Amino acid sequence: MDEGHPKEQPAEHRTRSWWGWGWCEEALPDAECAALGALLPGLPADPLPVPRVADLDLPVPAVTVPAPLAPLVTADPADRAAHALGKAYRDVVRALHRTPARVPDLVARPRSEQDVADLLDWAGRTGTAVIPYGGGSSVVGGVEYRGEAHPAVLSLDLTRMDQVLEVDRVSRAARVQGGVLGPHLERQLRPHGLTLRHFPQSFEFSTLGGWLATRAGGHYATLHTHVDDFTESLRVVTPIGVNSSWRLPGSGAGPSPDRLFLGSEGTLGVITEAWMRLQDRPVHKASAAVLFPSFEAAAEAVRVLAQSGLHPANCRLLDRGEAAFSGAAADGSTVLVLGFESAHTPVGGSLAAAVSLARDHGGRPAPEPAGARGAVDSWRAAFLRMPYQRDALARMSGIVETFETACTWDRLPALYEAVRAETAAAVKEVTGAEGLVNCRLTHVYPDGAAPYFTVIAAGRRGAELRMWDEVKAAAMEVLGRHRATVTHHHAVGRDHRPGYDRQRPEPFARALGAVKSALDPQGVLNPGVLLG
Ligand SMILES: Cc1cc2nc3c(=O)[nH]c(=O)nc-3n(C[C@H](O)[C@H](O)[C@H](O)COP(=O)(O)OP(=O)(O)OC[C@H]3O[C@@H](n4cnc5c(N)ncnc54)[C@H](O)[C@@H]3O)c2cc1C
Repeated sequence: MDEGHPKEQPAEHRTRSWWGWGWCEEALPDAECAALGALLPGLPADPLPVPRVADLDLPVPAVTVPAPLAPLVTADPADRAAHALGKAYRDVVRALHRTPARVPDLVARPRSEQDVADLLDWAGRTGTAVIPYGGGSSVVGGVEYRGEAHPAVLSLDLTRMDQVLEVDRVSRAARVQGGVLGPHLERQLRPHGLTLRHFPQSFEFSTLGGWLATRAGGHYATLHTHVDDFTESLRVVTPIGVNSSWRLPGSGAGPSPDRLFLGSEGTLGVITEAWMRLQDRPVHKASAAVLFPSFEAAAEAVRVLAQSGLHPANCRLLDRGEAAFSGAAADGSTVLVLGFESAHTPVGGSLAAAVSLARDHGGRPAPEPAGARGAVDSWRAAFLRMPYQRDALARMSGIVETFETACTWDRLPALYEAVRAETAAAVKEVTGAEGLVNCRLTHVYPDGAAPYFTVIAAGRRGAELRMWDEVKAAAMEVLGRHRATVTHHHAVGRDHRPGYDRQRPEPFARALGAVKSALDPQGVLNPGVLLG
């Protein structure tokens, strides 16, 4: 199995959770929630009940659409509730307490680019806010409406536009509709022997359009870390017309039109199609884990590795807390999970070279697994199960959430120490007890790394959201002070606006505002995200 790439299972007989991660059938039962909660002192003995749509007091939709659009639109309560929130911890908590954000009045499922254009036209005429929606896996408030300015809200669900329309085997690229979910995309590419090989942890429940709109990070830890790297051209429906860029392997013709829409988070247009660069499916794979006595020694090894030209596909560095939590090492070691892959050449030599380099910096290869799971498998299994466990702990009123950033190597040690210390202090102050603040490096570059932090603490029932918001604000303050990005790949959404506003240069902010006014003159596309 690929790192972060869940094994595909048939979707029949399974139901998507409207309030939590993934499939209802995969959620932890009450007894397992309670057992998990018992690991954190001070939590209640029983989980919050699984929320039911029937218990939500949904307002009557504030609008109806004209007859020609009616077949595209639903006001079904379950659909509306499922499209009200993303899948962050704070979304799950709000759903558990039956206090979701403003629920969209309608959910539309266009089947074609013309449908999208017609819906945007109608929204512009009526002032209806439009929230483009792919898999709804946003963890930054990207798919919820906050505010009062718009008389009605439409969630624009793209998942019916889910086809690979064309494959160019010669250039190794494909024209793909934006609403395709990860597994369905890979299923369509497999007969051609090709793969996009972009596997964010949310792969199973997120779409190509969502990845492009948020500049998602995949499982590649080096080189092709973001989906941007696989993007050849884009087709975007904006309120003033379709923006379609040429297919090019590279171009120096002025600022890139694709760069304008990559990361635009549904504020400038709806990504309906993209030509994506593909790869042959890898057949050579090798992985290993290396144990280090300290995070500092391991980070230095990873820096040298990132600058070596070896380009491991996987290069996850788990600090001692993260390694212990995931079961990758129980002895207090820091763990480096390494993986190489290629469609063309054996990779054993590259892995041996990387392990040798790690040894030079104080690492020792983890023992081969004998019957029990090795460090690599343990980490991978924990990685895939984590979102379900997060929901289980949320039901116990635990606080469990992640945030991520990036900075250059020269600043990494100070950033790592400051974030851990100040976030831990905030947890203690807010909850009155110690919590866990663990870290892993998810992506590494020759000039820096992307640390990804996990916070686990005991919350107080009914106050979980306020507690997490205070902890997160403290953590974001440290990032801003260290000039580390407010997000390496989770996007800006509504939650990261303060940090984003601080990070982006003022002339750029004004230019982006002008672009928004030009492309979306009625201001209906995802208001409050990035701008406004
Ligand atoms: C458990 C979990 C694990 C995650 N792991 C990763 C990870 O490994 N890497 C990573 O980068 N992110 C990760 N995320 C965050 C999230 O999955 C990504 O942001 C993802 O790219 C969102 O895709 P989506 O299709 O779900 O988009 P949505 O959540 O539906 O939308 C996200 C944003 O994109 C906009 N949008 C969606 N589709 C379109 C479109 N076609 N045109 C224009 N705008 C659009 C929306 O309006 C919104 O602003 C994770 C989230 C969860 C809950």
